[in-house]
Amino acid sequence: MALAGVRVIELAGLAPAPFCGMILADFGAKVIRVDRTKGAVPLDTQARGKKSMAINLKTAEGVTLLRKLCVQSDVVLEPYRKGVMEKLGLGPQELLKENPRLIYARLTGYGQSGSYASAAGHDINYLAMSGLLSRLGRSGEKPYAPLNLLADFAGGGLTCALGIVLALLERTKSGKGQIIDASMVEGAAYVGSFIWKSRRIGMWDRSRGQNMLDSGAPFYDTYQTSDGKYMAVGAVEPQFYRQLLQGLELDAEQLPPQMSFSGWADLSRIFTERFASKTQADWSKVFDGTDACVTPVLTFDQVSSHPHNRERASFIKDSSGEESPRPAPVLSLTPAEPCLAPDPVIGEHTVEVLQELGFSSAEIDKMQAVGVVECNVVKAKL
Ligand SMILES: CCCCCCCCCCCC[C@H](C)C(=O)SCCNC(=O)CCNC(=O)[C@H](O)C(C)(C)COP(=O)(O)OP(=O)(O)OC[C@H]1O[C@@H](n2cnc3c(N)ncnc32)[C@H](O)[C@@H]1OP(=O)(O)O
Repeated sequence: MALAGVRVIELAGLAPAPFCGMILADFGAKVIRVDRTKGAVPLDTQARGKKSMAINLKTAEGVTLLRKLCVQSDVVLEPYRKGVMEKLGLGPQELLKENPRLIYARLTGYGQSGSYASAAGHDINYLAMSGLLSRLGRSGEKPYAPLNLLADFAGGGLTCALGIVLALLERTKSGKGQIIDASMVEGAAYVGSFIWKSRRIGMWDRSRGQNMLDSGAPFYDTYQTSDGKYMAVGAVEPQFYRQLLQGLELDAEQLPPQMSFSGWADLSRIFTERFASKTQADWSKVFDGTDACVTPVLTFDQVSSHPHNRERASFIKDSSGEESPRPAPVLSLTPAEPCLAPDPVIGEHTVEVLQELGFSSAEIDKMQAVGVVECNVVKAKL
């Protein structure tokens, strides 16, 4: 796999850093997640392929141990509030002094500088600060955050993974590591570059929810079908729009022009009525194989059995039968090989990692006895 041989220390976080770590693990990196001790609650639902080591960082020995682990690795991924790692004496300056090849990724909401740098926050706050949230939502309604996808995952975990891969690539030339300051505000804003840069062509001149791609246009929206399901319509270009009308059995001559704002409310009403006349399966039959850009809105239950997704094996099942998306993109030479074994329990690999670091069984027992580390065994892997 592309990242084979890369060792990553992921400090346990909430959602974005775990996603970043999972991407790296899916593509072959050895990712060791450092968890808390004392019966920490396992919150990482994106732990595929990772190892878990539980260290108490409120002990000096625990900090020394983490330092040792970090300086012997390629990447450190930390999701804490600004200054937390420095307080532990594990800031990037210190660690890079010991290991100049280290890539030190800091994944935060507001970045390492600026007056909000130390403030708590979540996806919705970062999205708000990026400007994007102000553009999301239907006409006349308040802004709407589309789950926590944009800041946490697109602008956060995924962008940070890109930064790490870029730094790894660069290191092959300079031999040097570097610090990655991944701010979810900036990552989300960057993901939204199209919105920023297409303002000059008038794409966003109208208010929220009244433009072509923000649910303002009738040809770029969802419609309910007679069985309470939905179809998604994305018939933007005139040649594809014509096919939409054909499928709906509508005569263009009898309708307002596609691109006239004043006709959009009428068109939307007509499309709504039409879509309500057949089931999702019926409409799928009508539009499958055409260029009308109309697809069923699949639920999680439907998605893997849809013929297209099934043919590409786009979804995988792990050994417990849990379904999830296959890592993307697909690399022809070194594709990801996602681990299908159950996620690690907290501290499952503490002993294994300590042994790799050269600690003896007696030393490991002692560290466990005084609460520096926690070693847990999986109870039921039957
Ligand atoms: C009952 C319900 C519980 C909730 C269930 C949650 C289920 C999951 C849901 C996911 C929701 C996802 C939401 C929508 C998100 O947006 S997640 C993104 C959140 N934001 C970020 O990640 C940005 C960067 N991080 C942060 O800003 C902050 O970490 C935070 C998220 C606001 C949390 O702040 P806070 O809890 O005060 O922690 P921090 O200031 O980062 O300090 C962490 C402290 O923990 C300590 N720590 C760490 N590891 C260990 C360890 N192994 N052993 C002992 N201690 C440990 C650190 O040393 C630090 O301690 P201290 O410096 O405070 O004394």
